[in-house]
Amino acid sequence: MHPLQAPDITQATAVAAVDLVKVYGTGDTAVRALDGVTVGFARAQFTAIMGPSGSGKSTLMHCLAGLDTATSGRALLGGTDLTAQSDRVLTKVRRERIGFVFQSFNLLPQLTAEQNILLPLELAGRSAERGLLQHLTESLGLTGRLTHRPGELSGGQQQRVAVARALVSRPEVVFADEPTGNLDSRSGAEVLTFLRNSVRELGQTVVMVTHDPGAAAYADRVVMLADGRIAGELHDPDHGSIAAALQELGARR
Ligand SMILES: Nc1ncnc2c1ncn2[C@@H]1O[C@H](COP(=O)(O)OP(=O)(O)OP(=O)(O)O)[C@@H](O)[C@H]1O
Repeated sequence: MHPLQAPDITQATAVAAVDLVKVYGTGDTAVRALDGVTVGFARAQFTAIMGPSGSGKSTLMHCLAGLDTATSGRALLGGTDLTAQSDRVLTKVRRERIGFVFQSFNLLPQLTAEQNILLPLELAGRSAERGLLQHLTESLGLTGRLTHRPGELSGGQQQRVAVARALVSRPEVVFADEPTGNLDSRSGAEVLTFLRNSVRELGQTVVMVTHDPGAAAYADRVVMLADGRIAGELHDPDHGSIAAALQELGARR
């Protein structure tokens, strides 16, 4: 595992944390979930964030996505420091500049697949880029499913709808939180392959939190967290190098 280089924050950086600290609670019960994290995520790259349970993966993602506020430091999305924004601005940033894929799909049950996919764009008062909705639905194998409601779809299909929803607005970054956690291995592989292709073919930036070395092996880079700090990174990882790095982290603790 390589030590992480301090990031040069340039035009090529989609999102970055700079000396990010997050403390939950106060006094004796305070938990330092992030303890000075500095890391950059390059545009058009697929990065996985890994680390032991409680190492701060979700907290980092939530701070970078404007879902949680940091205690100190900066969370930068493009040129915007999210830590300096009001709730109203953060809501707009999440809606217009970020795509989300959650473990539990988070589709609205009363809307069809197509309505779910287009909802964030509608809320932002925008329409889909020409041809993109068709490209996404075709490549995700959803063409015959667009009029179905989530209850009429399998878990894999629901997650593919969620992926289309995250990508259709061409966000600056897609954050995926354990996107394959509720899927069988075949459906999980389909979702991961598609995310990887979206990076290669559409230039999408994807940051994914996962516990699964097999899922992380689809990424271009793996960033390891331990005890709220960056513990190292891997480039062009495979299952074996990721498993070895996790084992090394476990042995260090
Ligand atoms: N809302 C909260 N209130 C208090 N403590 C919290 C809160 N959220 C997270 N924590 C604590 O912060 C630390 C980091 O949690 P976080 O969920 O970011 O870790 P994680 O690496 O995503 O864990 P897991 O892999 O188990 O999901 C943990 O000690 C956790 O208990």
